[in-house]
Amino acid sequence: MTAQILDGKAVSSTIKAELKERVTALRERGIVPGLGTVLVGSDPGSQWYVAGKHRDCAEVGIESIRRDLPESITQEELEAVLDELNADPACTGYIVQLPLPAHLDTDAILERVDPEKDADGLHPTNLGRLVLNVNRPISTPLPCTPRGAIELMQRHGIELAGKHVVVVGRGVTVGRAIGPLLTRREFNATVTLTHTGTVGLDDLLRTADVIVAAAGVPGIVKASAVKPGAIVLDVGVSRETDPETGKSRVVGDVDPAAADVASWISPNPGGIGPMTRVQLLTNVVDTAERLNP
Ligand SMILES: Nc1nc(=O)c2c([nH]1)NC[C@@H]1CN(c3ccc(C(=O)N[C@@H](CCC(=O)O)C(=O)O)cc3)C=[N+]21
Repeated sequence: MTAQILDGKAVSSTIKAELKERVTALRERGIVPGLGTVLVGSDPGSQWYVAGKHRDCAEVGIESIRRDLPESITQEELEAVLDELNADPACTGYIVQLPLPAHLDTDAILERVDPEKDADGLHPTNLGRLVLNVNRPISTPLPCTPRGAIELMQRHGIELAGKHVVVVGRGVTVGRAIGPLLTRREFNATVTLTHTGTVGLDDLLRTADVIVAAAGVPGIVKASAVKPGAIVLDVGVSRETDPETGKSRVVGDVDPAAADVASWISPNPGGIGPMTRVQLLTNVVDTAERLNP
């Protein structure tokens, strides 16, 4: 079997076109969504991601606000920047690019974000609401990678109800947040959360209808642990140097040979990354619409 491709690039283009229409409609009513980014330090990877977010905004008509700050910034100075964005009506949502330098308290920073402006969906209040609201529609920003990953499957006609999803990885941005989403009645999946400390990981993976590989460990999902016909989402983002070209490249968590066993697989790059980015825009537009019914 050769798996069909869950094409995140193509789906994200479609969604961007939909968002552009929604933004146009908002602008016609005098409402201008604006996404802020807060970047601390000069990590080339982070700079690249942030630049991508601003390109995405331009594409759909969202204004962008950029705060690039020195590595040496103090907790108090950074909190003051967040307070400014919280108060700025032109900024309808923003993100603090992670990871932050070690001398800063990431949890305290994420809590400082106005939950209404939390475009990443990572504020404790919004993560808490996600856990609490099982039956009511969610009216808060959702964590971008989990929501984007689900959208990628839905847009390919994949039905999640009744499926057993095995998640690999317990990070806040993906592993811990995707379970509460997938187990909502609207998706009705069953979720097992595993991580690098799980004993018997391969046996658990073989029971999965859907594998969400988000441990950040290259190759943690082996082809031999994928049930024939399973759906495989490769969420891992690790970097390695290509021995031939000497260039840095992204490697995922899934053994490439899994494509011979799975029914659907998300390429990496070109799968979850673009879906994460477009979900950020979706959160901004959703919030703008919700606050201006
Ligand atoms: N506050 C915050 N929010 C985030 O959402 C966040 C973050 N911090 N810190 C870092 C991670 C990583 N992340 C990615 C987003 C898009 C791609 C992406 O679009 N990648 C492309 C290209 C990859 C490449 O070639 O380098 C792809 O998968 O096709 C990747 C990774 C968001 N993150």
